[in-house]
Amino acid sequence: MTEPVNVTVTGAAGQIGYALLFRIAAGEMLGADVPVRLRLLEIPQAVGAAEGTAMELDDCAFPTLAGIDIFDDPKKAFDGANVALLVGARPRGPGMERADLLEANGSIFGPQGRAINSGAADDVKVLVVGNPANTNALIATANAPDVPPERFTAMTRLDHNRALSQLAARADARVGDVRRVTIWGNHSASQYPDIFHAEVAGTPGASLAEDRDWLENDFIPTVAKRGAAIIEARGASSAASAANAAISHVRDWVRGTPQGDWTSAGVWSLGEYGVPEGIVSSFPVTSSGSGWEIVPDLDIDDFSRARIDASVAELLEEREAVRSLGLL
Ligand SMILES: NC(=O)C1=CN([C@@H]2O[C@H](COP(=O)(O)OP(=O)(O)OC[C@H]3O[C@@H](n4cnc5c(N)ncnc54)[C@H](O)[C@@H]3O)[C@@H](O)[C@H]2O)C=CC1
Ligand SMILES: O=C([O-])CC(=O)C(=O)O
Repeated sequence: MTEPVNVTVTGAAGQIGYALLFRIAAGEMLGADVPVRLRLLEIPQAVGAAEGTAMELDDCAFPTLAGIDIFDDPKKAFDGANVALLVGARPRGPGMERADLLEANGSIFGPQGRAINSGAADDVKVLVVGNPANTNALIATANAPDVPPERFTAMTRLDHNRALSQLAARADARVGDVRRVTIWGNHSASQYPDIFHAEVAGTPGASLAEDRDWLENDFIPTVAKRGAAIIEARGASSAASAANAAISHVRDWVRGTPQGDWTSAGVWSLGEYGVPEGIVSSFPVTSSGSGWEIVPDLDIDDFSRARIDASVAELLEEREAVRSLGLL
């Protein structure tokens, strides 16, 4: 029998955790033929709630679920982890920007990075969901010197999916007809959803982008500020759509992206597209199943360049801020 894959999920008792765990256990992330062992991490006060979720997971009798363990100690939770989903962190409330969470949440990711460094499996793949996701991923990476930095990623797949959906609606097409959209930069209001290389049911994104008023005053802000709009409408931040994006990110990472398309992920920069080395920034990426590769050689015009640079500048500011807090 195939050895189960160890999947560590932090913040297991939170709202994203509740939307995520059942789908992982059902085989939607790693495949219907791949058994998973869940390792749930929570703070001590929320371990009881995580135990309740584990009872419900048992009650689903998923054939792919090989076991569930619950921890309040990161060292134990990440021991042997093949996939680690770092969700546990405070969400923002109305009127807050994600960067307002830097101090509250940044301190979570140093100890978790160290625990991954000392105990995770050699092939560990990490997705940071907790906000501010890019900079939390940077903190975790910096605390795991023995793990290759490209194994730490931050989630911009939800932004990517939001862009697909908005673009499909604009072109009166189906989401499945939209390809090659890119989210650049930070998972924040400064992100740049780029449609210049996209294609919607055969129509080049560049021709849709000719309507600059729609692009600048509708499409870009709608995608970039969607998280705040959800908080305003729901009274709580996105949960099911975030869980869905996390599953798609890991699935594409380990099973590969579709031919002729790409997705977006926050990955370690080596200086591609003029993004400085040593930050986790969103790029267009593909995977053949063994790791993310940044899509090379896209033409970046002045309009896109200015927006990418602005979001990257914010990432550099966040890096300075966590340095001055002693988190890097
Ligand atoms: N990257 C993205 O696209 C998105 C990111 N998020 C972020 O995901 C995070 C989680 O959101 P929700 O599930 O809605 O929040 P939530 O408040 O419902 O759940 C968070 C859970 O994390 C736990 N937790 C806190 N500190 C922890 C630690 N040190 N170790 C383990 N668990 C810990 C809490 O006890 C709680 O159960 C937030 O930071 C939110 O802003 C949310 C949506 C999209
Ligand atoms: O906006 C938030 O705080 C939650 C989030 O990251 C999103 O929905 O994209």
